[in-house]
Amino acid sequence: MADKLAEICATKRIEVAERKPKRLSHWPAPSPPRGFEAALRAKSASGIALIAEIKKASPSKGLIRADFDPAAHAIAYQAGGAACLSVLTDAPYFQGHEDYLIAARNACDLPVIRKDFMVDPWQCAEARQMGGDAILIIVAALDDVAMVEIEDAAFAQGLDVLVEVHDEAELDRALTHLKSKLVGVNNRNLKTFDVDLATTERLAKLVPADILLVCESGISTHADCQRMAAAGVNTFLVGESLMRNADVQLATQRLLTGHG
Ligand SMILES: O=C(O)c1ccccc1NCC(=O)[C@H](O)[C@H](O)COP(=O)(O)O
Repeated sequence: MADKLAEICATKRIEVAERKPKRLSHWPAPSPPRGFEAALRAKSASGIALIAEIKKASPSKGLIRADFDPAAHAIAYQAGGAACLSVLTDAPYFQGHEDYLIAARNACDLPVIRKDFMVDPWQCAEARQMGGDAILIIVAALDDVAMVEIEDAAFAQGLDVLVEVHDEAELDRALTHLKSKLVGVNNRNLKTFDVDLATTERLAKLVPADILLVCESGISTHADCQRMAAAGVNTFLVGESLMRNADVQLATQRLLTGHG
């Protein structure tokens, strides 16, 4: 299979070059950041901390949610017990939009990560103007210099940074070059789309104690959460399995508690 991540990032670079000259100055000031990492740390101290993802479609699965309503999903996720939201803003591959982030964040009190492919530090200012509280850095998508520049730009905007890795080499690069203490292990290989929860179990052993580790992708049941908890991980980023459920609030409660 062709390298999908490389293709997505190449498309993103063209999109960013087109967007840059057209925006920023006329945007109203967003409300202050809500503290994405702090919300996760607070919840994970006493149980499961969930980043619930608002995800309409994906390259691997196509359309996931036909009756897509970001504000309603945000309300349901908060009522179901999520600590934070993730909102996809990439349009070409995920049918996302910045308006979805704005609508979701306005509908609830939860901190929100702008889930997109960050290839340029400028996207951090853009993320904050949308109201984002955090951004994602995908280590596999960037060289060392670029990821440091994007992290610095994010911190300068008051954003938290979720650093995403998929293997030992990426984890080593993240721990060597980046300052963020929020690291996600993506169980999905973004080049092949294969998903394997054993990825988190393997890498969790290598993560220092001061890092808050997030298990990303492929979580669909409370039993999956319990399996990861046995590896010392109780913070999760979950999209598809919740978004496919007609009752998003109930699905969130079930994932977190095992009943409901
Ligand atoms: O989800 C995809 O198909 C995908 C393809 C290429 C790059 C990124 C992709 N997903 C981003 C994510 O990592 C997930 O949206 C997130 O971790 C939630 O995963 P899931 O619970 O499996 O929807």
